[in-house]
Amino acid sequence: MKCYPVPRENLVLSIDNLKDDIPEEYLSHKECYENVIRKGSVLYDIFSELSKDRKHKAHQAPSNAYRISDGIMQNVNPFLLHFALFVPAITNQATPEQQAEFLKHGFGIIGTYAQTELGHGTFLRGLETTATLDLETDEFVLNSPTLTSYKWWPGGLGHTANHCVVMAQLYVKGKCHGPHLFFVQIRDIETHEPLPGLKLGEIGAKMGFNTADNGFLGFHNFRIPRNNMLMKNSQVLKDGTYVESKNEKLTYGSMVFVRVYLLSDMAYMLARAATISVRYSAVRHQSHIKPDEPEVQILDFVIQQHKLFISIATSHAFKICGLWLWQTYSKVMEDIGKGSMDRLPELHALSCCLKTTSTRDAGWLIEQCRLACGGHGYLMSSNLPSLYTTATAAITYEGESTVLLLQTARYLIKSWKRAMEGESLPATVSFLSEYFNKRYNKWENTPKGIVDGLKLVVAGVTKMCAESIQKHVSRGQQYEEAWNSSSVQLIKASEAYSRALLCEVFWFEVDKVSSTLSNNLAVVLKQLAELYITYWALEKRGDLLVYTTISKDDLDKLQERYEELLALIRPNAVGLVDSFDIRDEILCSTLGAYDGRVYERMMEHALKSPLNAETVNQSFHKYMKPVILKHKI
Ligand SMILES: CC/C=C\C/C=C\C/C=C\CCCC(=O)SCCNC(=O)CCNC(=O)[C@H](O)C(C)(C)COP(=O)(O)OP(=O)(O)OC[C@H]1O[C@@H](n2cnc3c(N)ncnc32)[C@H](O)[C@@H]1OP(=O)(O)O
Ligand SMILES: Cc1cc2nc3c(=O)[nH]c(=O)nc-3n(C[C@H](O)[C@H](O)[C@H](O)COP(=O)(O)OP(=O)(O)OC[C@H]3O[C@@H](n4cnc5c(N)ncnc54)[C@H](O)[C@@H]3O)c2cc1C
Repeated sequence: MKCYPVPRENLVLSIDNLKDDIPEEYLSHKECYENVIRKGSVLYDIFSELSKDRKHKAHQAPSNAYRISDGIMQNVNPFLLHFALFVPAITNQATPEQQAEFLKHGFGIIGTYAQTELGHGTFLRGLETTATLDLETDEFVLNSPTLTSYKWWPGGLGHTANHCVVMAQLYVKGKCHGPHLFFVQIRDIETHEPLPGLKLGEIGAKMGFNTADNGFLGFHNFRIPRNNMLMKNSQVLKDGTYVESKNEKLTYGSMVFVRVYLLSDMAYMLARAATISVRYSAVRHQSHIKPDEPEVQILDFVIQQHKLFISIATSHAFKICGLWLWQTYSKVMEDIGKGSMDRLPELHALSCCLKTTSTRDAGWLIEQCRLACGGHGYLMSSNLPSLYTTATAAITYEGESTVLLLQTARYLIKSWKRAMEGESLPATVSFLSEYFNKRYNKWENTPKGIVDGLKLVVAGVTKMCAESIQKHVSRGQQYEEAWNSSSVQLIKASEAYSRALLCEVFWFEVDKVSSTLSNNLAVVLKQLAELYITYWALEKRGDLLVYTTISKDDLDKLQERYEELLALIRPNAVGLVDSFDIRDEILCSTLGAYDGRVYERMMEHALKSPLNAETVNQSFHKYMKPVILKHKI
């Protein structure tokens, strides 16, 4: 690990401890955890040393640190939640004085974010953990009154964290003020034993994410100082006075932060998968295209290009939209700092649908990359199975996908009503007013024309949803019931909206920067953006036929252009994935390494299987041999 400039003498643990003698996939659940703690502790130490030079961002991992971690742990880093949610929750939700107090030990404490319970994850107002103010002692008393109120899922909670930020219902003088966040120590710093009054453990093996050490936590009359409530937005004073937040949804700010981040994270996950499968497809030769010519690289099959180039393009789309969303997030946070909450609903709507679409797309595209590697993609050593289970976890965590799409749909319906009332709308939904006022163009077979068409689809489906809700209300349903009745269409509106956003931002941002790039680079980037937009126009051809003036002839031309784009991208495909610049140590794949030694690496890795340590396994003598001998004639 020579590339990380931390002097060896500054580290408590040896950098040599980052190596694995046995590949992770051969370890038991317990061994796997112990192994990632061995490596994670070295990394934690390195991050801590690196953070010393970044005074303004002390306690946070350097931004590229997650990437280093990706290479060292094929699975998930159990310290991830410390950086991803614990520290951000404190910096976003605590007063400056509290931040100084809670984070004074820097990397000396390890935290997690404990919100979800056995009984409730989505519906936060339904959480059952209570934090009741004891006026006499100036403390909060935390309790888990039921089995379903046990915290369940937080990463790192099982065995790693010694602190957490806990979401609990705040009770003051007998009144419930809803979910609030609290800073809680859960383990002794020296012995690491759970503190008295707590029941702590790990929730067991999962589909993936197995080293994330997800845990459970129950409270029994567990006391914390009153000042441990995170009080940046709402406060409880010593006399029990409750000071309301300017907007109660600010308590959910840490989730918005991670949802925004995930778009860029998915860009990276997809870049890794695309790198593996495109490089492999350039090495792998199988079958002929012309019968009298040699076997071809499988990347020369147009259908293989169709499977893979969309992943390269999507990774760029997420990266570029991720930057755009970060800028929006930063601006809205700045406004909130100045007291204006005006753009919070818009940010919430954007982050919900883009988080959902990016995690879902990353999931199925990584799976497509795996399938495109044939049988070898099924090997753990390809790293595609791990990438898949890690990416798909994100479809559920940080807000379940359907639930988040319905949040965006709420915003679309509200915006549609405002459009009907002639109110002006933010730029991200102003196309609804244009649609309502019938200010839209005829179909145009260009990337811009497709983006406009996709926006017409959103507007058309949103209008249909509003009418459906109205129809159910007029038949006697309450508004929320009518909402439920219309939810299939509402999801469609939200999905269409995120696709239109991704296409629009990708195309216009590439267009904007292309004059600053070399001509060759600009051409290739534009090809990728056009491929992305054309792919989705063809996927959504049914909607376009319903809501725009596109014709069959237009669709035929788009299909032709799409195939042209595949051919144009083909010569640059390997160069494009090389330009993601992902080191072999981070890619962790026998199929995708830069040198293309696929078969040699596969054999080297197979020989590391513990089953290959001996030519005859002892189970033969114990179990098989007696049966075979019994039946031998
Ligand atoms: C740096 C990062 C690095 C790496 C990250 C990678 C990996 C980390 C690994 C794992 C982390 C996993 C962590 C977790 O999973 S933590 C738990 C996450 N849990 C959730 O996300 C819960 C989802 N549920 C909710 O967010 C909400 O409860 C809700 C579904 C959105 C509904 O809320 P509710 O209180 O019931 O509100 P409503 O009555 O439905 O709505 C009222 C009103 O408020 C609006 N609203 C809701 N949330 C927000 C928000 N966050 N910001 C702004 N506005 C919000 C809502 O839309 C509605 O508005 P109306 O105008 O329509 O009334
Ligand atoms: C790998 C992983 C890591 C996690 N890490 C953490 C963590 O660190 N900290 C933490 O606090 N939590 C964590 N979680 C929990 C996670 O945030 C929740 O699981 C997630 O928010 C979904 O909530 P749920 O499990 O209650 O699903 P549910 O809401 O019970 O969803 C079940 C089904 O009901 C549907 N549904 C629910 N409500 C509605 C509705 N209003 N309308 C329509 N359909 C609905 C959903 O669409 C879904 O199909 C993690 C989860 C996973 C899988």
